[in-house]
Order: sequence, then C-alpha cells, then structure tokens
Amino acid sequence: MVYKALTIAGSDSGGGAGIQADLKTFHQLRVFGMSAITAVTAQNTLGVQGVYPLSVEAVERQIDSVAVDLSPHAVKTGMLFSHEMIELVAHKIKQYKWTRIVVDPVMIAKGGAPLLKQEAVEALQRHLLPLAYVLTPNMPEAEVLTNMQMETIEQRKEAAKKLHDMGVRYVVMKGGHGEGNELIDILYDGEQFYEWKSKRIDTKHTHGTGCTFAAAITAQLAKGKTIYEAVDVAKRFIQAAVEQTLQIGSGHGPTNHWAFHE
Ligand SMILES: Nc1ncnc2c1ncn2[C@@H]1O[C@H](COP(=O)(O)OP(=O)(O)OP(=O)(O)O)[C@@H](O)[C@H]1O
Ligand SMILES: Cc1ncc(CO)c(N)n1
Repeated sequence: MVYKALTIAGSDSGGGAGIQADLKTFHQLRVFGMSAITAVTAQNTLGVQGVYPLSVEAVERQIDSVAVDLSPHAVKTGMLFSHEMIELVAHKIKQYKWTRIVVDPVMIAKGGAPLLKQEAVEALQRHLLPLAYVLTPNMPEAEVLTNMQMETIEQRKEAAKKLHDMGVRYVVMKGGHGEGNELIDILYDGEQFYEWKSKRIDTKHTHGTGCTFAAAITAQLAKGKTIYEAVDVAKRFIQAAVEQTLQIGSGHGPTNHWAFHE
C-alpha cells in the first residue's frame, strides 16, 4: 500500500520550512508527498527576503490535479497568506470530502516576516477551523486565534478548549515558544488532555520546526494511525531533527529531516 499526503503551503527556497520541510518529512516517514504551492518565498537561514503569492486559480488547478488523480489519504495546510486562498482551500476540502486535514495556522516566520495577512485571521477562524481534524498552533498563533493569554499551562488548556469549540476536532498546542528548559506540547481531544514533555534543546537551528512537526502528524494520519500515535511519532521526529541539526547556513539553520527512523 502506498500512503499519500498532500501539502498546501508556501515554498521556502532555503529548504527548511514550508513545502520543502513537509515533503522531506513525508518522505522520511515513507509517505508519498504531493504539493500545491500557495506562494513562493525567497528565504534562507537569515530571514525572508521576498514573498510572491500565486493566483487563486493556480492553487485551485494544483489541488484539482492532485485530487482527481492521486487521492491523498491526508492533507496538510501551511502558509495560505490571504483570505481568498483560505476560502478556496476550505471550498476544495469540502468539494473532495477530505477529512484527515491538518491545519498549521502559519502566521509569521521566526524572524518576524508576515506569512498571513492580518485580515485573513477571521477567514481562518470562520472557514478553516471547522474543517480541521487537527490544528497545530504555536503559542503566538493560539493567542491570535483565541484572544487568550498563553503564559500558564492552564491558560493554554483553556485556549485549546476554545479552539475545540470553534470546530477543531483535535487541538495540538505546540510549546516551542514557552519559557524554561522544559517544553510541553498538549493534545486536546474534546474530553481529555495529553501532554508530551521534553527538554528544550539549546540551539538556534530551529527553522521549520512547526512545519516539520505538523507534517509528521499528517504523514502518520495518512497511514491511518490514531491522533495519539501520530503526535507521539511527530514529537520524536522533531526531537531528533532538532538534536542532530545540520549546521548549515549562517543564521537559524534547518532541522535534520534524516534524523528520525521509525
Ligand atoms: N529548542 C527545541 N528543543 C526541542 N524541541 C523543540 C525546540 N523548539 C521547538 N521544539 C518542538 O518543535 C515543535 C514545533 O514547535 P514550535 O512551537 O517551535 O513551532 P513553530 O513556532 O510553529 O515553528 P516554526 O514557525 O519555526 O515552523 C514542538 O513539538 C516543539 O516542542
Ligand atoms: C514558506 C514558509 N512556511 C512556513 C514557515 C514557518 O516556519 C516559513 N518560514 N516559510
């Protein structure tokens, strides 16, 4: 059986985040990767030098081409940039009756460059969250989506409940932006919370951690794994990828997509 996953996201020329991180992660987890590119970014380990969105029509064609011929088992969304693109993606998810949807609500790159227009946040809340099987916000993204504070674990759990109320099936709150040496990722399934704790690795090479983590969840869901199993593998995948970074580029380098073996 060949498991297939589609990523609808932006291209990172530097290869560490976006479409490139997703495809490398799918591949490493033995899932056939396909892509619909929403925007091309000129990007490296030093930052984002340019953002060039594709037309809605170009994205629609890519999604249709994949959908009619290659039927993905799971779909991930990353950088969507505008409300028009969000509405299109929501429409396509409904049209093709896709259910295993992982929405990574990408808003800004680590260096601060915007990857989603501010006015598109409402479209994300209205159109995409209700279709999300899994939502993987980092702490600043969860703050924007819920208008709630994320300082304590209790506050993050309350925010997860609110996101669940907004229509998300499973909320995975990433803990990369937290304080202290311990990193806590939280899964909320509407009833219970599950926590993954790990030691924060002291490195500046964390470009693309969020994309890679969400892509690993997507790959596991494509194989029919449960959400708990998917997050568990993703956590181990990202831990190994940050632990064994490649030390390339002179800024915030990419993670190592070769590091984890199932
Ligand atoms: N320094 C670190 N050491 C270990 N794990 C980390 C580290 N930084 C992030 N992670 C893990 O990586 C995953 C992604 O978390 P994070 O909150 O950094 O995502 P993100 O901000 O969306 O990343 P990006 O915007 O760079 O794609 C989480 O599982 C988190 O626990
Ligand atoms: C294209 C793209 N998507 C997502 C991120 C977030 O890490 C990034 N830096 N670039």
